[in-house]
Amino acid sequence: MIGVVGAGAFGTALAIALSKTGKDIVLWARSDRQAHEMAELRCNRVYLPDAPFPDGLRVTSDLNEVTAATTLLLAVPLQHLRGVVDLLSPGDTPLVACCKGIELASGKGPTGIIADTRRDQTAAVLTGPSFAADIAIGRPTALTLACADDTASASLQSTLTTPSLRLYRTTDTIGAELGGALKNVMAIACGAVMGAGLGDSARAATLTRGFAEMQRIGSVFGARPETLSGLSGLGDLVLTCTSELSRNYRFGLSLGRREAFDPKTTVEGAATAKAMLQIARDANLDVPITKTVTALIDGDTQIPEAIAELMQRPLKEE
Ligand SMILES: NC(=O)C1=CN([C@@H]2O[C@H](COP(=O)(O)OP(=O)(O)OC[C@H]3O[C@@H](n4cnc5c(N)ncnc54)[C@H](O)[C@@H]3O)[C@@H](O)[C@H]2O)C=CC1
Ligand SMILES: O=C(CO)COP(=O)(O)O
Repeated sequence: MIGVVGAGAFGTALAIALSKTGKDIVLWARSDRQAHEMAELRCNRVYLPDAPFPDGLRVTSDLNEVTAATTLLLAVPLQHLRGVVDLLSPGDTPLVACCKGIELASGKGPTGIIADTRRDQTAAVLTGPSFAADIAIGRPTALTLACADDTASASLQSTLTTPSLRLYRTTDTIGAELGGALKNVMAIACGAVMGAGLGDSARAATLTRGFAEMQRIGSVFGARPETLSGLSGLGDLVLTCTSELSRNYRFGLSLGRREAFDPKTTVEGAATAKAMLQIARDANLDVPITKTVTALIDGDTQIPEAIAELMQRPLKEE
């Protein structure tokens, strides 16, 4: 049995995709009301109303029901991952974090957060270019499964691959996590550029220099270049910086247009930009786009000043 902890868009989509293969899947929602509603309607009305649940997909709000799982997917926003891990009884079930970001309080990514309290438990991360809505209706999608232990990784890869969800594996958890976290920051930047009406050329420049910033950060923290140029890095960067289906991109659009944005929407890049800026300061790293995104979110700058500052930086080699 596979347990999916978190019945938001991503957890629900993964539960549906895996359940379609006939596997025994239990989806855990933290509220009784949501679990009951999903069980009754056989869909997640709030997050994925157009994706009916396969008959075999079970729904619960009782964490005990997922304790027998042989694999646990943790699909909650990154800033809540630590709290969710703490709710689970310790054991030897592999924990697969399905979230993207850097924790503000610790500067850690998903596997680092899990290792803080579950050092002996296998920790992996599932990341890459995929909108929940696409996965839920069975559109073809390719993702990265990162786990330091290659034997566990190969087993998880085969367990979680479906005819429409193709997983590539890597032992480079740092690269996969950094790619997934930082692409959201760059998506906010690209959204802001488009929202301010600066045009497609400016967005392409932001995306490309954003990727250069990701590579600079990655090289300092030991990420492999091929991971950053793979699905979890460049792949997800391209998707998120160019599609209005992305919440990070839409948040950026609202910043660029100076419009309000629903604070209840999950926007992982906002906290991650702050966390990354702190890490970069400590490591004496130059991260101009991350710094600009943080300043825009905090209201410390506006687009015209931010662009002028970026354009007037000292000239250098590419
Ligand atoms: N939505 C998407 O298309 C994709 C999302 N992701 C990642 O998946 C992660 C989760 O995002 P979504 O499912 O999209 O978010 P969401 O906003 O759709 O749902 C978040 C879920 O987490 C639950 N949650 C929030 N705080 C919690 C807490 N303290 N304890 C337990 N549960 C809590 C909420 O009840 C909700 O069910 C994020 O890191 C996101 O980057 C990754 C790929 C695609
Ligand atoms: O991570 C995603 C696509 O791979 C989803 O992006 P958003 O969180 O910006 O919606």
